[in-house]
Amino acid sequence: MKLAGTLRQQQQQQQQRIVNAGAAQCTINALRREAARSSLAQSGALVAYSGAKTGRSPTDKRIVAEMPSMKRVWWGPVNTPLPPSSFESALSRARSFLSRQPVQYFVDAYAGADARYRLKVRIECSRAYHALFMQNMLITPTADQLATFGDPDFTIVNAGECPADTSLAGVNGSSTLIAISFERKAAVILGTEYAGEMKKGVFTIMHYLMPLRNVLSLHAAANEGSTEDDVTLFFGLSGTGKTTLSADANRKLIGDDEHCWSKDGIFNIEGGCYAKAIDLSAEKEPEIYNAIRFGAILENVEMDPVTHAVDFSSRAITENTRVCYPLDFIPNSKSPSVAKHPKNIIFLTCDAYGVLPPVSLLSPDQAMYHFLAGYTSKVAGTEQGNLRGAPTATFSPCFGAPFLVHPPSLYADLLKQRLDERKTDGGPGVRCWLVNTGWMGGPAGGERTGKRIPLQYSRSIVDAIHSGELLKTIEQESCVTPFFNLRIPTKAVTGIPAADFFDPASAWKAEGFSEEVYTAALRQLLDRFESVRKDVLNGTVGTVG
Ligand SMILES: Nc1ncnc2c1ncn2[C@@H]1O[C@H](COP(=O)(O)OP(=O)(O)O)[C@@H](O)[C@H]1O
Ligand SMILES: C=C(OP(=O)(O)O)C(=O)O
Ligand SMILES: [Mn+2]
Repeated sequence: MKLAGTLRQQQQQQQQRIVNAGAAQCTINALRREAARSSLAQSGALVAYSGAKTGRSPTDKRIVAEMPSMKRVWWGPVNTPLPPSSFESALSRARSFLSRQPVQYFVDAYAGADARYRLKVRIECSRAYHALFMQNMLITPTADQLATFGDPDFTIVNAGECPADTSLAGVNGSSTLIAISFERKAAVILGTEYAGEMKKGVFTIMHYLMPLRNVLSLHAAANEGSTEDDVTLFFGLSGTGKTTLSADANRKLIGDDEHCWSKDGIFNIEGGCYAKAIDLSAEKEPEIYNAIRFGAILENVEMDPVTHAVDFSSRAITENTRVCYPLDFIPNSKSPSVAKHPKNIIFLTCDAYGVLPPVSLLSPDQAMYHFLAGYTSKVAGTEQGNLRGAPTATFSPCFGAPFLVHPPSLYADLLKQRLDERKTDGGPGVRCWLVNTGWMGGPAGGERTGKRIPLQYSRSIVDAIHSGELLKTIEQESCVTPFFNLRIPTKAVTGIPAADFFDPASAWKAEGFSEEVYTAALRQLLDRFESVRKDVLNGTVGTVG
């Protein structure tokens, strides 16, 4: 007993504990100490492999059932309770694992660019890539801020290399566990090394805390034009184009994924971006491509073993290949990433039915309807359990169901409040747009498919929203689509080949589908919306993920 204790003591003494290591130390340590699971890309970015899990594990996420937070949580399809005793046991297991590793990393940084609302977050982990990931993704404190950082407001203990205890009450026999305790102000990750769990864990925590302070948390990207009041929010579930469309050479990037909207304006929760890298090219997405350099992390990509050139088209490891970089790797990013109220809100939907128009202007009621329904599709890869294949239609309230903690109606009420505040300010109010970045001229799956709307055209639509051309066009020449009553332009705008591009019926016809087939698909989607509306009313809406 005594000997074992001494050995453990020695081992612990030998452990290196590194706080806020920085990109160089993390990259070097990953290459030296995790050589089998790390490498260096030709561009200088750290290449890291997350092992068996290459996407989020939504069914393994747990919220600790404890007072008083449990009274507020939206228990149901997304949030599953975990007994406090299981949480304590998982936390000890994770900390004990970390204490036995040769190096333990600590990252102290902020979530929330607005100092009034920011959260001091501490990450404890044993993989250098996880430490670098969160240094990139959180907001780095200055040396002065670090000196007075003190105790964190929330701690995330990531022992992802260590499996969870499958016999724990409340974990359902799974060796993966992502558990959050709002009372202990801690989260534990076991049995998954996918780095996205940490950033979405922080997002979940903010989704709990911010609405309690009358601040709306949003699954949205944001950017700003040449004047400060030209701010756009891009809402959307994974893979709908938040990161891609918000990186725009003509606008300042505020953030690509997680924001908050207070009574004074918007702010980014994060300090970095986490872009999808599948089929990435310098031509189509130059800003993101050029961010792949020393300090960035490429996750789960395949490389040429000799040249270390990345094959962005390879799906050998996963569809969900990623690149993570600090916000300032994008030229023109805004720091601090705080901005005024949005002028435009874009709901990005990746329509797998292929029946929604490429763009429509929503009335305030339609905007609320679409926000609560969150119709989109899940693209393969981002979540375990949906790793391959065609996108599938889903309804994800607030375009971010996997991260909601309170009931969806609470976020919807806050959105309504923010939108109403803009109107009573005497301004024109916020324009809300529904932009389909998914399929057109036919469905995504099945025997005969349509095609995904070319990125170039989605960019032209976004440009026309920003220049005001689209609004002007719609005010002059527009019509309303059947069933969904969506207002679409009947005249082309800059970058769009012809007016009928905006009309889904024309697109189906051009692909050789009969009007009946198109109408049937449209009706089927409307029926799904209607049944979701009932679910929204009785609080059961939202699938896991
Ligand atoms: N019309 C389109 N609009 C936006 N993205 C598109 C479009 N067509 C293809 N894509 C691809 O879809 C992916 C969108 O992913 P991303 O921007 O990372 O989504 P999100 O940030 O919302 O998860 C990118 O790989 C992009 O190249
Ligand atoms: C990282 C994720 O999201 P996004 O694709 O929206 O960046 C995710 O959902 O795990
Ligand atoms: Mn993204």
